[in-house]
Amino acid sequence: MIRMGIIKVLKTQLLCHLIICYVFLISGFIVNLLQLCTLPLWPINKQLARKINCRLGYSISSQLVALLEWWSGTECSLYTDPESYSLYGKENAIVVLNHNFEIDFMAGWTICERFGVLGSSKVLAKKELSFVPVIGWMWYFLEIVFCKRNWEVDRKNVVQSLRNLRDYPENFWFLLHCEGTRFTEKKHKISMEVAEKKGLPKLKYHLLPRTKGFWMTVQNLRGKVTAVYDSTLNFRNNEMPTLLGVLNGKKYHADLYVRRIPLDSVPEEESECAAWLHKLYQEKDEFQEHYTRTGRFPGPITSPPCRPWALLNWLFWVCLLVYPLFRLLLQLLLSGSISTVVCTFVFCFAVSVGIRWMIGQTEIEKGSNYGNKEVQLNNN
Ligand SMILES: CCCCC/C=C\C/C=C\CCCCCCCC(=O)SCCNC(=O)CCNC(=O)[C@H](O)C(C)(C)COP(=O)(O)OP(=O)(O)OC[C@H]1O[C@@H](n2cnc3c(N)ncnc32)[C@H](O)[C@@H]1OP(=O)(O)O
Ligand SMILES: CCCCCCCCCCCCCCCCCC(=O)OC[C@@H](O)COP(=O)(O)O
Repeated sequence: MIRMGIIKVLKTQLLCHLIICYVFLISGFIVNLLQLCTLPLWPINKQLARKINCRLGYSISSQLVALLEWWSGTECSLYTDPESYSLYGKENAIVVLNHNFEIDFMAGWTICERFGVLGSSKVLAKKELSFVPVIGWMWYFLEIVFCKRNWEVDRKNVVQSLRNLRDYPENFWFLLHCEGTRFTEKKHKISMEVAEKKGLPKLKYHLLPRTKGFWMTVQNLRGKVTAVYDSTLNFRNNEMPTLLGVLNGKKYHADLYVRRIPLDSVPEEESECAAWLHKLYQEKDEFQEHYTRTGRFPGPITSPPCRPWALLNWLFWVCLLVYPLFRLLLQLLLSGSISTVVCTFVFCFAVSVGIRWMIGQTEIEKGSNYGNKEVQLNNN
């Protein structure tokens, strides 16, 4: 009991956070560098280069999974039917997920890890994320599809990036947050005004989905991808988890509801496909309503087994990097030179600010204005 208390307090200590962040950053830069080294391989053996990059990418993203699973002890329950369960990880799929939480990407990655598709998982992500050190740079080599959330610009680039995935050598899940931005009350209100104008039923728990990205993805990955995984994520007890909470060792419980829908049943024609997606979001809204009322999703519940690889990868980097860090810091601080000591402190401070900025990328209150003004634009 006392030991548990000490561990809990330890997890809230700034020094622990600095060490975790330091390991993440340095290992991330090393992996980014190794990814850069694979560039000459691409024209010679593209498939091999892709496979190597999947494993290198895994080494970065699995650290955040390890943080969630092992450091914070967060649990993930999956509501799905057993028939579909047996196909997860064995086919390519488009994942349609609600976008309400700051750590929904970590919960998504955790499920990917449990089904063995973490290294190869893909997403249609906003362009701004490609500039985030370590993760954004890693994504460039993993052929993540970036969009500017401006259809005129995106229609060409996104189609090309999607087509590139048609001969991808590993099974992948392609994540789409069709709402295009994270849920806020203001964005919800505006998007429901758009829904009203378009004569669409109102949604209570979701923003009105943007349909073009979904249509483009379905159109270009048809034949490569066999199913849409309609996924709805919630955290128990109305928690709104944060990355800082996870870093502080706070335990959450994620509930994920996944429905497997064969891709053949998604219409090909654009307006029919858009109508299909709007209907899907109305159903997703009903599942959320069910969850709010009963505290669970419909169907059987499972906990896909947690694998040790994310933790082992993390421990590997900790063992490799922590000792040299302490030695270097000690050497610098004991150098006897005031300017060296000052520079060391300034450098550490700058790195901490950088890390805080990266964490800020996950925070809803620092989110974009996308979805806040469309109605005014349409009215002009
Ligand atoms: C099973 C477990 C999970 C597994 C996880 C798997 C993989 C994990 C992998 C990685 C994890 C990392 C996660 C990182 C997450 C990062 C996610 C993001 O960055 S989300 C943001 C980027 N993505 C998207 O935006 C996708 C959805 N968007 C679209 O599809 C858009 O259509 C677009 C292609 C981006 C184009 O954008 P644009 O703004 O130009 O949109 P539209 O043309 O659609 O907009 C005009 C259209 O919309 C109507 N409108 C106006 N205002 C609104 C409003 N507020 N809400 C809704 N609609 C609005 C407007 O009237 C126009 O209508 P119409 O089309 O009829 O003319
Ligand atoms: C072991 C790990 C140590 C942790 C150290 C800190 C690392 C910080 C990691 C930062 C990771 C950044 C990845 C960002 C993924 C965030 C995805 C996201 O949710 O983006 C928001 C967009 O979808 C929509 O944007 P908005 O329009 O809502 O704005």
